[in-house]
Amino acid sequence: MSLLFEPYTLQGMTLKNRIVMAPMCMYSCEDRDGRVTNWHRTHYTARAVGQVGLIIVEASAVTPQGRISEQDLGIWSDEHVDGLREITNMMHAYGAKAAIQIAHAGRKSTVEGPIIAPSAIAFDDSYRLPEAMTTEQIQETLFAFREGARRAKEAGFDCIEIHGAHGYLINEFLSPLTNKREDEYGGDRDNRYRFLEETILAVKEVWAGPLMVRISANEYHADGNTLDDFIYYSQRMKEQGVDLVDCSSGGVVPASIQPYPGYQVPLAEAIRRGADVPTGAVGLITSGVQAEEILRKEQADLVLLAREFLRDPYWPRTAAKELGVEIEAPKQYSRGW
Ligand SMILES: Cc1cc2nc3c(=O)[nH]c(=O)nc-3n(C[C@H](O)[C@H](O)[C@H](O)COP(=O)(O)O)c2cc1C
Repeated sequence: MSLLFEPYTLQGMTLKNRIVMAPMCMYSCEDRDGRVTNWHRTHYTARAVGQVGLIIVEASAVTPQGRISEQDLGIWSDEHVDGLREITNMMHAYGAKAAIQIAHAGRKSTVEGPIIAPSAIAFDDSYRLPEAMTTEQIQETLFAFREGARRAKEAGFDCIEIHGAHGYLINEFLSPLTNKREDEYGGDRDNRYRFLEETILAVKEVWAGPLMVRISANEYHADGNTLDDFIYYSQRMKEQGVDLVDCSSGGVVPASIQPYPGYQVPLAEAIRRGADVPTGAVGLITSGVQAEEILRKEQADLVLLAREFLRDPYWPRTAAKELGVEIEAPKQYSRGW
């Protein structure tokens, strides 16, 4: 029997298989208002029809200035809830569980207006200089994460993922490369963890369901966090009740590595073993055999694919064929699945 197609339960949420569509910005909001469009309805529903176990809706900004681009989805206003509920309803109608990634881009925001970060250091010459956040701005942003989580609940999501990766705001607090603060949010790793710790606490004020955090578990820089630091942060997250750590990498400094198949899987494995917490593996996972092997070797608990789902919305069917597993067809496709 294939593990990939075995159900998996994460804090009361049972997935029909261990296949996850990773969050991917679709840059498809039409009026810079962060609202769901027909593109989102079609894109997410198609992957639910394609039998994905869990779909993580793209990075959705908890404040307007927390967007990466002005075409990003938003979850900063109650006006976003109805559109998001439409897509959760459609994902549920076709058997997928629905997660949403709540995010703040920090110094990597390209939207108009001031941008914020733990310290006033620009990402590179093409980015603007951020303002170092005041304590008041930290409190406002934590509240924005809380409100984002409340709206995710109102919109019917089964699971929330906090975006702590790719050099965006939370990652900027975690990394010694971007956090030069001298208050309680900067300095040693407990202090650098504080903003994520308080984000998790803020989310948990309104959200009791499954919670995942995406991290960049390799910063590809000698002075950045080490894998040991990420094992430590993952232990802290587990103590706080985070259910799964989604292990990505990079984004704190401009890219310096050439990805290869499964390049981030060892990070998921090291964190799973080191912190004894469920992990998700992501990054150039494209075949059923490869995904099955990750689960068999207990390197991760869930397998996330991003770009492969752009190429093949019905990838679970492709993987099932590859592994010789029969999976049920949507009833509309029963004659030609
Ligand atoms: C178009 C695009 C948009 C992405 N947007 C997000 C995002 O919103 N949040 C995030 O954490 N990662 C994002 N990613 C990264 C993916 O989730 C994934 O980690 C990465 O593409 C590696 O997986 P893959 O090789 O299966 O594509 C994005 C990737 C792509 C290609």
